[in-house]
Amino acid sequence: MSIAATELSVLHYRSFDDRKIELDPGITVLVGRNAVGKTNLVEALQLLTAGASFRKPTASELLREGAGSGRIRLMLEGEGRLIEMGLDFSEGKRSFTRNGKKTRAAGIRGVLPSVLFCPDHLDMVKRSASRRREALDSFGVQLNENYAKLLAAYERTVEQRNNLLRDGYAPGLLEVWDESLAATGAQLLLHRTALLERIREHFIEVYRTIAPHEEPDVRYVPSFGDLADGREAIAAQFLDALAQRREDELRRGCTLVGPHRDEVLFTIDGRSARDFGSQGQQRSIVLAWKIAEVQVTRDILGRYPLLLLDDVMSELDAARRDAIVGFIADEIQTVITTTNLGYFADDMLQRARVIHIGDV
Ligand SMILES: Nc1ncnc2c1ncn2[C@@H]1O[C@H](COP(=O)(O)OP(=O)(O)OP(=O)(O)O)[C@@H](O)[C@H]1O
Repeated sequence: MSIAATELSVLHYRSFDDRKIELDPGITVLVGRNAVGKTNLVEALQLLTAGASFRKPTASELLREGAGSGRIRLMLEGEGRLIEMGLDFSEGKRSFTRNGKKTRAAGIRGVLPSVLFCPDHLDMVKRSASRRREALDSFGVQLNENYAKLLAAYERTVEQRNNLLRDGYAPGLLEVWDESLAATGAQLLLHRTALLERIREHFIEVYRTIAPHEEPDVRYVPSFGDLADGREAIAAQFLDALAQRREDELRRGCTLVGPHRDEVLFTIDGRSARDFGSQGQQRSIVLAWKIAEVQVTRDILGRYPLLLLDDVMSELDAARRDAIVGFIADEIQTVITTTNLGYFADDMLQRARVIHIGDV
């Protein structure tokens, strides 16, 4: 069983007036020189599958300069269903649609999830921990609506608690927020660690196919020590940690422990890949992570996601390019952007649909 994206159309969207592209059920290659709008099209695909984009655009950014309103539409087909996902936008306003009816991002997510791999992800290992938490969370929210709700609730609670810490100590009130932070935080932690465990299995296996003599690993490192067993025990642990940091938190006006401070730690041969990994090893980690996301989607939802590879071929060496191409089996619908078809083997180009964007 599978669902595939068949047609993307955009109107007054970013660099485009009016454009329609038909997507191959296997591989579609979007080729064109720099700045012709290839990433814009990938972003449209991500918005209408993940319900969010890596650029986190405002409505006005999506709207073609000078236009009054615009829209993007994506047709999905499969499992006996035909679904039209959409996003309408005008100056300062945007709304998702599903089969012509208004919906929230939650109405878009989960039907055909997507995994995006773009150059910006390549330094995920060496950047701050927030980038690695975001990689885990943005994947988790696509697979599980409960994950999305918990994450949103947790982030809201941290923000409100921070306001309270900044405004000064309000005896009694802070304790109420502590309880709620610990309860949502414990649930979020359970979701995160369970998801990471599933990714880990595939991640290790894929990494070893790229670098057979290295021992990769990834683990979740909570900001308040090793996790106890079970939701209530974790919430109690979290409360304890908050009590210990109370004075510090009041002085600094923000919440200093919890899932928003945790780390996703990659290691190779037992040493931190962030501190000791070469650039090549760090790139292999990201590549293995992305492929693991594709496999976990299949494990959980029973179908592959849409794989979006935006301009990564030029950033990877031949061995890592081969690893990706070797992995893209026919059942994984893939959209790849490039400025240069020379990165692809002839047999791959023969089975792909190649679409020229701009005046190539
Ligand atoms: N709202 C908008 N209105 C008009 N043009 C826009 C808007 N948003 C983005 N653009 C234009 O889109 C172009 C960038 O498109 P995009 O990033 O998709 O290029 P690309 O083909 O992926 O290029 P590269 O190969 O360099 O990554 C820029 O010229 C930018 O000015």
